[in-house]
Amino acid sequence: MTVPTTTIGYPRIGKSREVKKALEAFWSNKLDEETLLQTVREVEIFNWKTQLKAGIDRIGIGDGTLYDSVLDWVVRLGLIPERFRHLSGLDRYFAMARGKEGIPALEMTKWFDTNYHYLVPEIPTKFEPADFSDFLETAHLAQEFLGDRAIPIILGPISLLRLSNLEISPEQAASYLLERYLILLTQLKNLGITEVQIHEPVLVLGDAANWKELYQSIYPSLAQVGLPLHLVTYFDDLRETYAWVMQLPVTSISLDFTRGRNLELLKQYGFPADKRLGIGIVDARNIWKIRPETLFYILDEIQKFTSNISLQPSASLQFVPYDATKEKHLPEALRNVLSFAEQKLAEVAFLAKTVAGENTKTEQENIQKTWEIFEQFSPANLTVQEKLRNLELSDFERSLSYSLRLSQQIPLPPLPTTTIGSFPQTSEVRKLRVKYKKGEITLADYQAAIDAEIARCIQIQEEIGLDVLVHGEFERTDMVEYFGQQLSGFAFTENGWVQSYGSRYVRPPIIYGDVERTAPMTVREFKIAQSLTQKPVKGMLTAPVTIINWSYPRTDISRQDQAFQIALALREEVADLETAGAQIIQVDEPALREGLPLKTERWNEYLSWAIDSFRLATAIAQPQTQIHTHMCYCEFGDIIQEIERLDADVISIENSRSNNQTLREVTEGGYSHQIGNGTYDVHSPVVPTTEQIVRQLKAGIANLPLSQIWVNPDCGLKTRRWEEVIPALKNMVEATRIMREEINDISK
Ligand SMILES: Nc1nc2c(c(=O)[nH]1)N[C@@H](CNc1ccc(C(=O)N[C@@H](CCC(=O)N[C@@H](CCC(=O)N[C@@H](CCC(=O)O)C(=O)O)C(=O)O)C(=O)O)cc1)CN2
Ligand code: MET
Ligand SMILES: [Zn+2]
Repeated sequence: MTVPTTTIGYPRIGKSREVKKALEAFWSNKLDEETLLQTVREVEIFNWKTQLKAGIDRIGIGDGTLYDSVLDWVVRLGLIPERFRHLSGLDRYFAMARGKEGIPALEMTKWFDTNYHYLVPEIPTKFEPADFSDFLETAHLAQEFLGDRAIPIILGPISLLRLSNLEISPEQAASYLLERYLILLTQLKNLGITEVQIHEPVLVLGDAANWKELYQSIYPSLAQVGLPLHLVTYFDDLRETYAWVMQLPVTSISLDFTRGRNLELLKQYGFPADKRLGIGIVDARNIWKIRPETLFYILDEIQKFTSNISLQPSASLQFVPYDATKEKHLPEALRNVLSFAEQKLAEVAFLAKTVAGENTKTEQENIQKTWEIFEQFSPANLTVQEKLRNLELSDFERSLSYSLRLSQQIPLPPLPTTTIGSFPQTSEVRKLRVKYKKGEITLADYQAAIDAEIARCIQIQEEIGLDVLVHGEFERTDMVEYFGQQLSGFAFTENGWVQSYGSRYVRPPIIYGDVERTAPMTVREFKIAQSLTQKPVKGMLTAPVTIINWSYPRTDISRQDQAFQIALALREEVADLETAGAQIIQVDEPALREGLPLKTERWNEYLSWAIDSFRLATAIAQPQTQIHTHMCYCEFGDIIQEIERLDADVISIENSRSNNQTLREVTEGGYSHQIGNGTYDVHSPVVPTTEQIVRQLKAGIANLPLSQIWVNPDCGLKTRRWEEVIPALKNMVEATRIMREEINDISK
């Protein structure tokens, strides 16, 4: 007996970030289009070879991308919104991704509960002709390298619809789409492709049952092409939809057995005899080596219901970096229990061999041994655990309620202006860090250079006329990695890059032990900045849930415990910042919304500890200290009460891309604290005009009492260039001046 193996997506950024480098060079006119496309192709071929070498039988292909694979499907399917119609080729592609003078980009939002962002399709009333030629070319090439192992990955029609903003009815859109998917499947079949993966992750969402009829009408039509369809789901279980999804006319169905309760559903409803079950068994969302005993138990249970199986990662491996063995500076005991994409391929192959009855005893013992060595390397921190046990309710409660502490906080003009924290991370700053890491400059040299950046940043903000200043975050590689680097219990990689959006990547730190603050983390830079200005400078921290969501967490203790440990560390930092003179401290929690479970029934449990962890981190602040928080990409109409329970004095939010949707939700939810709804989109290189910002401010003033409104961009400015930032902020301050005058005139 043999057990086949499958992959359902692979990292597409290149082992040495080739795609990012090529993209950035292309955007700054240092690379031509042909070389850019060639780079993406080379990365893709390299990935195929790696998977082939690892012995994967059905290799998912076609998920390589220049920017985002959802955008790729939008373009292939001809779903081009009116405002991009006059453009073509890459010019149009990148305009849709990043905007262009006068033409806003597609909205960008989180891909399910991950830190990956996709571009939200807008289904227009008029479609352009579909063009699958790039995809077919890729599939054809993949056949050359992989033969029948090449399995094209297609974003399913209903997932595409469910994740879109629609100008027409879903039914009408579905019938247009169906026509196009039929063409695609026929063309693939004509190429000699033997099977396709259709990814339908929306089947795990709480509202998936609403789409039942559409699935039941579309899939029989797709099946008629006669190309075997492999329906792929991930990130959670099928719950309400399990029974009817099993009846869809597909030849294979993949389920995630690392999250949710698919095993229980399988036991309850069984598995159809005419289909293959793709078992998502190796966790594609975390970086820990497998624990074979627990997985063999699950695999044994599953095999009681079907023997027609394939083993695979639980989702695309795009959520983990390429290769853990490259991380030479990590302690060996830790490195040996890490598993990135390449290691996960080997794990899938190992599990398949074992299930097929081959003797893998030695391999199993070796894995066991690496875990035992790791456990000795990272013993529990009893002091931290003791502190967690002794928490009291009052630790979560500020000493005065919002309405009572308000008057004690720093007085500011109406519509106070500020930024979200980071200022441009220029290549000079990054090069400086490389030099320091290589030992070419001393710590003192490095800090002096950072301080010079802070000084320049303070001066620029004063010249622009902002009310509340920031130090600029130049010392931080990333808002999560930076804290990881300073807390015990965290490890960080040198080359563990994962795509966050487009050309922007992150190196999520690894939480491997109990977390403790060993020294102040941000006080030095705060003090430098505040010493240079009479205006208030915000202390700037990252909150617990965001640190956890943008790291690879432990799996041996709960996320709540990890969040509380981080909260305790931040709490000490808040106290130290206050002592150092901070009157305003911002504790960013941008990932709170993203971490919300995909099933609504688990929201309360999550929100309860998530919000408590923020309170634990911040409640130590004196009443006169103004606590800010920031969230980006938040559709939080449905959790506005919980946002209020954070008890932050001021929150800044993303707003500009979602058409004031968030603002409406906040207003309708009766939010009573202060709020800065982003006045412009920082993810686009386009500089907003004063008029545009005035319009945005008017929308705010129409919806909320003046005393509640702050003025700020919708996120940090680190990805922008100074040439973009300075005029944009000048326009923002000018727009505020205009509004203040108008308000003055009215009140006279
Ligand atoms: N973790 C995280 N998730 C997030 C966000 C975030 O800020 N952090 N923001 C939202 C949007 N996502 C984002 C994700 C990444 C970046 C981003 O700017 N990433 C940088 C990398 C930041 C970094 O780690 N920089 C390092 C390493 C930089 C580097 O590439 N150095 C060069 C050498 C220096 C040079 O010559 O330029 C090299 O190693 O080759 C540093 O500053 O030290 C990038 O892709 O360019 C922005 C937003 C949501 N999710
Ligand atoms: C992704 S949220 C970013 C918040 C952070 N303070 C910054 O300005 O970059
Ligand atoms: Zn943000």
